[in-house]
Amino acid sequence: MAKNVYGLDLGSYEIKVYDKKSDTIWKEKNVIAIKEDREIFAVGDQAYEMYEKTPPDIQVQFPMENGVISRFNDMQYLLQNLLKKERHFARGSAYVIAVPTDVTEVEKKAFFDLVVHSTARAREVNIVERGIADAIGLNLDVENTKGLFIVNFGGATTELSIIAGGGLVLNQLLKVGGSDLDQAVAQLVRYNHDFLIGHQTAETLRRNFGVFSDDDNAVMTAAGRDLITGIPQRREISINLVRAAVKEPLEQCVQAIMALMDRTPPEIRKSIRRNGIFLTGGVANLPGLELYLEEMTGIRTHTAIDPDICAVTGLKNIIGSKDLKKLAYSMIEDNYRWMR
Ligand SMILES: Nc1ncnc2c1ncn2[C@@H]1O[C@H](COP(=O)(O)OP(=O)(O)OP(=O)(O)O)[C@@H](O)[C@H]1O
Repeated sequence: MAKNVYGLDLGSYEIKVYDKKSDTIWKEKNVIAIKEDREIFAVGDQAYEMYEKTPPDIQVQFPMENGVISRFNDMQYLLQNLLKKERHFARGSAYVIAVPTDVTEVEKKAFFDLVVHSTARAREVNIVERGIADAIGLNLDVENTKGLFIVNFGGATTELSIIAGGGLVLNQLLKVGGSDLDQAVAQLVRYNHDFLIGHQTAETLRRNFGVFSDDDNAVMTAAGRDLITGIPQRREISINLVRAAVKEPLEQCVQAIMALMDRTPPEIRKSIRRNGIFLTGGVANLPGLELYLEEMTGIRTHTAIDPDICAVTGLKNIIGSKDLKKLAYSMIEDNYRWMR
């Protein structure tokens, strides 16, 4: 089978893949289910369906933690399995991978090794900083910009990137993402109602309530377990409780945005104020987040059209353009930045 080119954006919550041959982007949950510590039971969306619902001999695990690969073998197996599910998968293909910047070189190299040292026998592997991939996905002029601020609100992390003159000027990876919002919701429901809800139920509440837009009387019914009687039941949860829970993690992100702006050189800061902040990542789908950030930071804010696939769309554009290809680099070339 002829060789293919893949763009990979490996997130802690979801893997996004661009397949050049079919010119498609697809995504699957970054989850693996393992039986009795050795047998792979399910991968991707199928494994996520089983999350918090499995018997004790099946463990459902996320191979990435806080934006980096924490279980290398599981991650490698999961990725190969998902790619093989696609009809176009061919050994010896080329890969362009989006990686976080504010991590150690060893953590960054793990993304590279994932496909280099695998049965996929990659022909060529290049990496791109995720902030740059996001900017390209937003159709922004990375090469000539005097100042861009990209905020990628992901499942486990929020990555802040400041770009000017064709490269990253400042970058910060916050360990706050959608799952922290969900955890805060589950904790507050437990504390206020003695009611235990799962991670997925908390995520559904956070996604389905208009946290920034619904009125104060809005309520939703959630399934859980009464902690006093131990009986499973459904209870009404008010929007105010969800609002109170997500307030602190969101404020943490705002503070980090403002702190990074303070560290930015004045000329670049001026351009950012003119161009605004660009929101990407799955949590950016939350209606009203854009306005909330605008009010909190005093900087105009824009959300990408499909924020969760913005970085992988950038990879697609990089793969398809001779001009943009130079933004990707190999980690084994002599001129790889950290070796110089
Ligand atoms: N419509 C939506 N409304 C609110 N939140 C959403 C929506 N769609 C996705 N999300 C949230 O987005 C998060 C996943 O975003 P994304 O796919 O960008 O993360 P990731 O890249 O896997 O993680 P990370 O970048 O932290 O490694 C999840 O927390 C999910 O609940």
